Amino acid sequence: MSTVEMHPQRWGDPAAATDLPDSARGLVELAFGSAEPIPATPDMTLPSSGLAPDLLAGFRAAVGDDHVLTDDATRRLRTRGKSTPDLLRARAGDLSDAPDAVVRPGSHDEVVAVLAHANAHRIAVVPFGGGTCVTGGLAGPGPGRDGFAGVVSLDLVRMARLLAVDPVSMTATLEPGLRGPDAEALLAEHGMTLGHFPQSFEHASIGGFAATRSSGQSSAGYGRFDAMVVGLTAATPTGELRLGSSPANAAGPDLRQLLLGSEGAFGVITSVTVRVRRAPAVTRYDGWRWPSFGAGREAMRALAQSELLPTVIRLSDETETAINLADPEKIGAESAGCLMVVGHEGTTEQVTTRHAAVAAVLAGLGGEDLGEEPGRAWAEGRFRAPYLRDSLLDVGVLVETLETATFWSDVDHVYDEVKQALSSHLAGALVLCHVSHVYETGASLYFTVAAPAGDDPLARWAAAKVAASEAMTAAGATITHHHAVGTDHRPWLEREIGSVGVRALRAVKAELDPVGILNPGVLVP
Ligand SMILES: Cc1cc2nc3c(=O)[nH]c(=O)nc-3n(C[C@H](O)[C@H](O)[C@H](O)COP(=O)(O)OP(=O)(O)OC[C@H]3O[C@@H](n4cnc5c(N)ncnc54)[C@H](O)[C@@H]3O)c2cc1C
Repeated sequence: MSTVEMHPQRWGDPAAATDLPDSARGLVELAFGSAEPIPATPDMTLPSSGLAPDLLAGFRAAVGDDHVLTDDATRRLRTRGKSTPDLLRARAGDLSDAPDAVVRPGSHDEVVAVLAHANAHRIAVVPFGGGTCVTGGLAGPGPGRDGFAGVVSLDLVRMARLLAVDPVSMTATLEPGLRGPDAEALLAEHGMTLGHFPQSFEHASIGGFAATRSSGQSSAGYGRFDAMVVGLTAATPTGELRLGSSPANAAGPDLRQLLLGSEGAFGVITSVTVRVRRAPAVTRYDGWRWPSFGAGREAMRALAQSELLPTVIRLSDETETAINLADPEKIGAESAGCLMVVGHEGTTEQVTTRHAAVAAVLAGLGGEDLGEEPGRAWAEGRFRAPYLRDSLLDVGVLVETLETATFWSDVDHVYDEVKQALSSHLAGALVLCHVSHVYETGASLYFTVAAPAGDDPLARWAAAKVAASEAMTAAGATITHHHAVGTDHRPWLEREIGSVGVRALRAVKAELDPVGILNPGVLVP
């Protein structure tokens, strides 16, 4: 498989890192004046690996000598994820919570053996898929190690096989370490697709998708990742779970849901069986312009509630539309309204029929058909945006994203409250938003914030994040629609699921992981 290691201080493939394009530099100066660049130190000072030799030997016995790594370069690449605070710490050379070792099992049985050894010696285990987490879910116990004998990053990179394909039932069983593109390539050999394309697709893994209940850009057509999972296996310190023996059942509560979204805190997902679809013969993405964000949202609701959702549907608010289309000379010109991208995938006949039906509804509601060019531009550039975040950090602009979801009747209110919270806690910020995922009953709002980084960007962002999280939960919206809980959202989880919900999570954790070695500090309040 073609796994490219990400840059330790930036998003993505190191070869694809770029300087800020000149056109964007002009925009930045107009919006924020001249900011102080945020340097990235080339120094790499990691605490030395603190695991005693006999403890390392136990892991070597489980997975083989070659797959227990303690060198600084490997441990650095398994330190935290890719949120903006993670990137700021990495730029500052803060690697204080690097794991003591990176352990790479090659099979379910090796994961079982690793967990048995870690459990016996109270060594914390942080499952690591693609490392694209943005909620502090890979943080691990810090420098004091909180009473653990050490911390290992359980890197699932070697478990990257397509284990089985059932073309009759249209399911496939995949190992957790497969990255998005590799999973799609293996399925393509069978004429199949998963249809899961989050913006982190190029680096995120199958196990990570399951462990965080990820949602991709084609969720309207293919569904969220958790909705695709028909079965899974997981290893826990107290035994294994093998779930999903039928397409549907009434055999009590659905225990798959205990592992989906469990973020490594209840067990290690060692395979998932997913529902797959036939690879589309045709894809078509169009742009539509709406006079306002509200008008576009009403159109989305109309489609969702008449079972006419396309494969992809997303809508940028006025600010995001203006920034995306902006060229500095046109700033202040007539409003571009709000851009919606509408995509259809399937056979020629399916795409033709659905395109016509959806276009008729959108035109009838006052949308302006912009043709395929904006849709094509979105499809071509959709995995490039995260690289721009690093280029903006380079020139002193803090950029971060957050997301939520709510019912249609509350979308307006949640949008206003979160936008207001971000603007008032981050002086000089530009707040952009788009509707990223749509359901019959509601939608997800995805905010992007850009602001001058100032002297202490970590503190500036922390204050804004608290304000936005308070605003979301006070308005009754979820703390996260698809980024998961990690450590960052944990303080707000009880507000969402209540104290009984928290006690239930703690009881599950106590049963599956009584010593508490699995991803301590993540998910469970
Ligand atoms: C630029 C960018 C864009 C993003 N876009 C999206 C998006 O469009 N949609 C979306 O849903 N998310 C998005 N994310 C968030 C992130 O990519 C997802 O949460 C993704 O599912 C994480 O997958 P991963 O393989 O990188 O997991 P990791 O980051 O490695 O791990 C995530 C969590 O799951 C645990 N974990 C990983 N593998 C396993 C396993 N096999 N068993 C048990 N626990 C495990 C980890 O311990 C950690 O707590 C984005 C992130 C970035 C940086």
